[in-house]
Order: sequence, then C-alpha cells, then structure tokens
Amino acid sequence: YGSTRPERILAEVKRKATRGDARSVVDTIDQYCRHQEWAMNVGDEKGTILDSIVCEVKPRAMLELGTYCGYSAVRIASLLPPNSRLITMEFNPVFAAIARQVIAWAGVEDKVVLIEGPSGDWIPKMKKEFGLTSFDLVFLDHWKDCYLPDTKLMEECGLLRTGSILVADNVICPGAPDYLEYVRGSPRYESKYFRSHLEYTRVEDGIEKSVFLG
Ligand SMILES: Cc1ncccc1-c1cc(O)c2nc[nH]c(=O)c2c1
Ligand SMILES: [Mg+2]
Repeated sequence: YGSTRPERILAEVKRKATRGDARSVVDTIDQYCRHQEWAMNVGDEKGTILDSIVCEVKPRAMLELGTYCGYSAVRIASLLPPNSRLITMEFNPVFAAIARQVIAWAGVEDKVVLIEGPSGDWIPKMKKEFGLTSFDLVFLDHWKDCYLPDTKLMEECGLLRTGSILVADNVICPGAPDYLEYVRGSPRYESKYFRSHLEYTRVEDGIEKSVFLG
C-alpha cells in the first residue's frame, strides 16, 4: 500500500527538521514541496504576507479554517505572543492526524488547539466550547465554497467583533468569487488584496485581508 502525500511530508519533517524548531519545520516543508512534490501549503511567498499580518495584529485568539499538514499552524504559532491561542479546524481525519504530529515536532502544541470536523458544525459551538468572546484574526484556507457561508455563520454566531480581521488564501486560485464579492461589496468590511502566487508556482494567486467593521 502506498503512503499518502501528507505522510510523506511528515516523514520528511522527521528526517530533516530539528525537533522543537518551528522555522526548520516550515523550511523543510517548503523545500520538499518546491523540489519533490507540490502540496497545498500556503507556502513561503504568501506565508510571508500572512506572517506580517499576524505580527501586526498580535492576536490573543486566532482561528484557522483548514489545517492540512499543519504548515501554517506551525508558521502562525511561532509568531504568537505568550498565552495566545490558535484554534485550527480540519475536516479530513487523515490530514488532522498528520498535522498533530507536525505541530508536536515543531514544539508549538501548547499554542495550538486542533479540532476535527466540519466547520459548519463547529462554528456555532466555539464560544461555549472554548470560552471565547470573539476572534481577533481568522485565516480561511479550507474549501473555497465554504469561505462565504462560514464567514456569514461567524458573523451570526457573534465570533467577529469590530476590528476582527479575516485573511483568506486562494482568492484567485482556485478562487472564491462569491466571498470576494461579499467582503469587497459589503459596507461592514474594509477589504484589501495582496497579490502573490500559488504556492511554489508562478501562477497568480493572492490573499484578501478584510477588517470587520461591526
Ligand atoms: C489543490 C489545488 N490545485 C490547484 C490549484 C490550487 C489548489 C489549492 C491550493 C490551496 O492553497 C488550497 N488551500 C486550501 N484548500 C484548497 O483546497 C486548496 C487548493
Ligand atoms: Mg490555501
């Protein structure tokens, strides 16, 4: 039986990255996915844009939708101030199992809570389950068709406050046209596009940063 791509990524992390060194985990995955086999991590180019927003916002409470192998969870967690939390949500159990091990290898497990299951089921439960009032920063990187419904659900569940920031990956490739139209057209958001490329390629992609105005 063959291994899966996430399993091969984890194997490379265990082979090449230094335990407890988040940056070496990030760099190892980038090297592997650029030179061995492509995978849908946010990557180094868009990752740098994400880093700058995380450093600017210094979120106490952050949500990531779409963990995959844990690349961006590790990247984000390494930048979080003490007693800040990243909650990362993954629908696919195979991805979640790999991500837990990547997050542990990087030594950031005390800053990251990984939850498994559909975002639509979890979002209405978040406040109660985690004693949250709202998220300071949300990274949308799961499935393009869920960006808009999940954003509306977070609004309805009171998980966004005036000033909460949404950062969405892949707004060009694969693209989330309904989401873009919503955040760019709504008076309740101030939206800005950061032009970049699809991870490890020359294909255009970008990140949309949208501030919720309440
Ligand atoms: C898989 C793929 N193939 C060709 C072009 C883009 C993608 C792609 C890239 C990503 O960064 C993704 N992030 C989250 N979720 C996705 O489904 C996803 C898909
Ligand atoms: Mg992505």
